[in-house]
Amino acid sequence: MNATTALRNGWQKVFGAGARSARPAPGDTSHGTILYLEDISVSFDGFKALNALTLYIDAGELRCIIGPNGAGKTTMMDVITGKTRPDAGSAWFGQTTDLLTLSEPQIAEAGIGRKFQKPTVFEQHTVMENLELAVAGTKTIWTTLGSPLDRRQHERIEEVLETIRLQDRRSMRAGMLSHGQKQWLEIGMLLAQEPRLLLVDEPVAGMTPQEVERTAELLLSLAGKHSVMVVEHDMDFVRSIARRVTVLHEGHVLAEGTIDEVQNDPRVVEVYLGE
Ligand SMILES: Nc1ncnc2c1ncn2[C@@H]1O[C@H](COP(=O)(O)OP(=O)(O)OP(=O)(O)O)[C@@H](O)[C@H]1O
Repeated sequence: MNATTALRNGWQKVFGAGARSARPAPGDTSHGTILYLEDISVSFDGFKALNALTLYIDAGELRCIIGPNGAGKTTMMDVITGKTRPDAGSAWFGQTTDLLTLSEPQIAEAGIGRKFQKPTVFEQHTVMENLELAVAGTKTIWTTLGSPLDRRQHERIEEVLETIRLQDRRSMRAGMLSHGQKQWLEIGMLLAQEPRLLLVDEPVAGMTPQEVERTAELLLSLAGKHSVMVVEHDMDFVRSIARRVTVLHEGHVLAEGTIDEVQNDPRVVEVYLGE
C-alpha cells in the first residue's frame, strides 16, 4: 500500500462511510493524484482482460496509454467509467470517491468524461446547439433547446468554443463539419460539463495531418486544467503530446516512462515486434 492509499484509508477509518458531508468534493486531489487503479482484474469467461492492473494518474496530467491490440486499454476505460465492474481491485477518483460504488451516470456526474473513438454529435443541430445541450448536462434535445441558459453557461460555451477553435463555425450544422472538427466539437461537449478527468479513445484516427496537429495542441492546452488520459495507436502523435506513457500488455502495466524510455525498453520492443 502506498502512502496516499494509506492516507485515504485512514480518512475512511476516521470519518466512516456516513461522514460524506464532511468529505471533500468528488475527485478531491489534495494529494496530487486524481485516479488510483489498484490490482484491478476483469475476466471474460475465464480470460483475464485486466490482470492486477495498477495505475495512477496525477491531477492535471496528460497521460498516453499505448499497447498492442487486446492489451486491455478499452476494458480499463470501461472500469473507470463504470461500464464494466472488476472482479477484484479498487478504483478511486481522487481521495474520496470510490468509483466501484457508483453507476455510470454518477461517475460522469462526479467529473469523469469519456470521448469514444467515433464522434457522436447531433448532426442536424448547430455547433452552438450541441454545446448548449452539453452545458445543460443533458442530451434531451426537446427539453433543452429553447430553454434559457444562465450567464455562467453562456460564458462556459464561449470558453469552450475558443478552446476547440470553432468560434467561426458556431452557426454551422454539425453534420457539415469535417471529421476532425466533429471530434473537437465532441471534446468541447465534454468540456462544457467541466470534467476533472477526460478519457479520450484514439482521437486522431482518420484525421488529416493538419487536424492531427491541431488535436495535439488542443489536448496539450487541456492539461493542467483537466487530467487527460489518451489511448492512441499512432506513435508519432503520442510522441507529439506525451510527457508520460504507460504501456499495457496482457491486462497489466508493462512499462511506464517517457516515450523514449518506453520505446527503448526491450520488453516493449518485444511485445510490439512480436505482434
Ligand atoms: N465483453 C467481452 N467479452 C469477452 N472478451 C472480451 C470482452 N471485452 C474485451 N474482451 C477481450 O479482452 C481483451 C482486452 O480487450 P480490450 O478491448 O480491452 O483491449 P484493447 O487494448 O482496447 O484492444 P484494441 O487496441 O484492439 O482496442 C481482448 O482479448 C478482448 O477480446
